[in-house]
Formats: sequence, structure tokens, C-alpha cells
Amino acid sequence: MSDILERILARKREEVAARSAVVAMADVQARAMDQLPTRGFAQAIATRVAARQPAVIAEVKKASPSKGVMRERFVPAEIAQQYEAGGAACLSVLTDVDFFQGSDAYLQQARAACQLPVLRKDFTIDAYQIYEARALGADCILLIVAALPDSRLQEFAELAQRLGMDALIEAHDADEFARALTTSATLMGVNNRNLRTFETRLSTSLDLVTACPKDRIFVAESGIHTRADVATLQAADIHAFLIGEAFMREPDPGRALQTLFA
Ligand SMILES: O=P(O)(O)OC[C@@H](O)[C@@H](O)c1c[nH]c2ccccc12
Repeated sequence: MSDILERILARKREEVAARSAVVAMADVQARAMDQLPTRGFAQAIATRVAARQPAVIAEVKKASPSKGVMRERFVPAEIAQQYEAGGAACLSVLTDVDFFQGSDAYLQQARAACQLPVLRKDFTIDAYQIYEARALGADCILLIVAALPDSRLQEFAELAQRLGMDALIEAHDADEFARALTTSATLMGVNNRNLRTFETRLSTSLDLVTACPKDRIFVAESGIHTRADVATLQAADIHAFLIGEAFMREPDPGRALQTLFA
């Protein structure tokens, strides 16, 4: 029986094959080169963390496979402005269509509406998507360790860097975290949600943060809902957070952010 991550990756391979048959790699590369400079995603986080302030990557996400639709009124430009006003360091925008009801257009709309650096939140399995991310204006891409062989992981992190983007490397256990550390990326994400079972435990971050060297930035991802959750992570010296659902379920996601970190 194939788990959800396997199903997403299988579908993603079909999706990328279909898109690259329509828009040639050379055209995407040309558009990637044509973009204005990136906004400095890792830098925006590093600045906050150095100042001992919380660095929040605020997520624009309409739905997920585990939670279904979590927001009815969904206007990415409006949400981006609310997040910026609420003090977010960066945005994360889901662009996966089939499982998260995301869209490339949502990323473009959100980024155009604010000054914040933006992560393209998708399942990266092919270099084509990395050029595509830059062509869309993205400042950072997501690389999920469980979705990539070691050779690809570093190759993709380097390609992102060559295009002026950062890469958020995502791990879920100690082995994956060790693999994440073999890359040259700064941002080491730990997903508290198991993408195979959807089970979410904050202790995943608490267990792995001790393995994070000082020259990398540890990002706790998923399942962060309450001020107690934030305090627990901060007590473990975690200062960067990727949060979606807790904000998406509130009428004003930016106000929810402010309240969570007040
Ligand atoms: O909505 P949450 O529980 O606050 O989680 C946000 C983010 O961490 C989650 O959306 C996520 C983390 N890694 C991913 C990989 C793919 C899709 C989604 C994700």
C-alpha cells in the first residue's frame, strides 16, 4: 500500500512531465534569468534570530490532505498584507494543486502584494521546478529529504543558490536531519508532521534541535498552535517557525500571528 507522500510524488512526476512538455526547459530558464533580484529569505530569518526575535514563516494554504479546506475566504494578496502587518519575516505559499489546492498564481499574487520574501511550498523532484520557482518570483524553495536521493539534494540546493534563492531543507527524523546537514543550505527545517501518517508531534523538533550546528538555522514546522507551543520551542532555543493552519483558520491571519507571539 503506497502512503500519501508516495502518492504525491508519483502525481508530481506526471505533473512536471506534462508541464515541461508544454513549456520547454529553455524557456523557463530564460524567464528565471529575467527576474529582479530575490528578497533574501534566509537573511530575513537570520536577522530576526540574531536579534533574539521570533522569525515566523507565515503560510498561505487553503487546504491540505490531512485537514481538507481550512479557509473559505481565500485571497492570497490580502493574506500576504495581513501577514506583513502582523510581523511575519517571510511567507510560504502552497503551489501544489492536486493535494493542497494551491496555485502558482497564488504565489505571484501574494508576493506582489507585500515586500516579504516568499517560499514556493511544493514537492521539488526535478530541476525544472527550481527554474520555474525563480521564474514565478520565488525567493526560496523547499527540498524534502525523504523525496530526494543525496546526490539530488545537494545538486538542487546548489542550483537554487545559483539562481539567487535559498533552500529550506526539510527533515523528519535523525537520519534525514543528518542528510540535510550534508547540503550547503542554511535553513534546516524539521517537519513535526509525519508526511506518511499525518501524525504531528512537537517533540520531533525538540529531539532534533540538539543536532543543529550553530552556523545553521533550525526551523520548526507544522503543528504550532498555541502560545504554550511557541514557549516550549523557544525554551529549546528554537527561534524560527513555519506556521499555517493556526493562522488560516482565523479571519485575520496577521492578527492571529501577532497574538501568538505577543
Ligand atoms: O499548517 P501547519 O500545521 O502549521 O504546518 C505548516 C507547514 O509546516 C506545513 O504546511 C508543511 C510542512 N512541510 C510541508 C511539505 C509539504 C506541504 C506542506 C508542508
